[in-house]
Amino acid sequence: MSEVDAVSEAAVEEQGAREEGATASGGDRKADPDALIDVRGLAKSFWLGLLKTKRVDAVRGVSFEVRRGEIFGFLGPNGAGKTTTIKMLTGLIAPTSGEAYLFGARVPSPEARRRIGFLPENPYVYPYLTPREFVTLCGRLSGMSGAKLDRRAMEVLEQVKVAYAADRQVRRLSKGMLQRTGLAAALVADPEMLILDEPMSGLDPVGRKEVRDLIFAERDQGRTIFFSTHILSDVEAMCDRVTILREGKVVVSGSLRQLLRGEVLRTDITLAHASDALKSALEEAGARVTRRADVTVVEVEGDARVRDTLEMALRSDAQVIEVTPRRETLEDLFLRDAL
Ligand SMILES: Nc1ncnc2c1ncn2[C@@H]1O[C@H](COP(=O)(O)OP(=O)(O)OP(=O)(O)O)[C@@H](O)[C@H]1O
Repeated sequence: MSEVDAVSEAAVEEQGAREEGATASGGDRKADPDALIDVRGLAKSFWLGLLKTKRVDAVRGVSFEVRRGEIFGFLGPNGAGKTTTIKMLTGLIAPTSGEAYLFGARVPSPEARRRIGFLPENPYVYPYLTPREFVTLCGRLSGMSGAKLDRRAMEVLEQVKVAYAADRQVRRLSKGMLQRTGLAAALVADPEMLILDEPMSGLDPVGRKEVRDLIFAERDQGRTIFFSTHILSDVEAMCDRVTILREGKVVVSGSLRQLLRGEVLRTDITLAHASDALKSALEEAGARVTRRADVTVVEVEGDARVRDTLEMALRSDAQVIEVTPRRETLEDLFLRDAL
């Protein structure tokens, strides 16, 4: 869905959402001024089939907060309910129950919506527009105009490295360039917060790194970033805090530093020229020994075992290539908590 489609769909849905929300605990309320997103018990069910008899509970009572100035990761496997939550948050669809606040205002709030830049999943841009036209159009929809808008459109296209193709029709752009054009559109109105649904999808490793750097740069300029992904390493490399969703429910939420135990789980010692006798001796001493290409990797737990292994290796004339302490990763967290 393009930003343009998103905007028009939002206008239609917003009315419905407002009507549905009116009977609940509606209205704006006093909230923590640093909680730019406050989601409380949000749920969404879809009814499928001709007679609407089959119910899909896409989101089942999700709650979390995003604070000013942080990079917040919204993580979960395919089908976990990330996009559905983001659609409710941005006012594109109305929740079945629960409520969400943006900048302290109950969603849907046109004022709050104006303060966010939104990148939908797989942004669709009308193929005969150019990036410059599309980004300018999005700026106009946000109330910008004139030379200031022209300048800002080129500035954000430069930022996302699409300026060289600013006047090329979108249908001639690669998926990565299209994704960046979507990002430029999200940035054009200088929003306080970015809501990005899978911003790294479809990008090659260089493109992913560039988008990561861009997100860091935007945060350094004071923007708050909320992004969804199903890729653990993206979250680990970038986020201050994270909420992990599975089958429509929050399974883990908190700061990455708190969630990932800082202690060393094990140490990997990489050796060259390890003899068969050394390998057997290490295995007998309880180490896990694996051959990889022309090196041997020995996995041990505890400082005493590290020292013993190094001594044995040096005594047998093996060469120590690398000693790497392994700390817990998000993947370990997934396994630990059997998410
Ligand atoms: N409009 C809809 N009608 C019916 N079911 C839907 C609709 N939108 C989403 N769903 C279902 O709701 C569940 C959650 O989907 P959602 O797209 O929110 O997941 P997601 O975490 O964003 O996944 P992905 O990473 O694949 O985009 C899925 O089972 C999906 O099929």
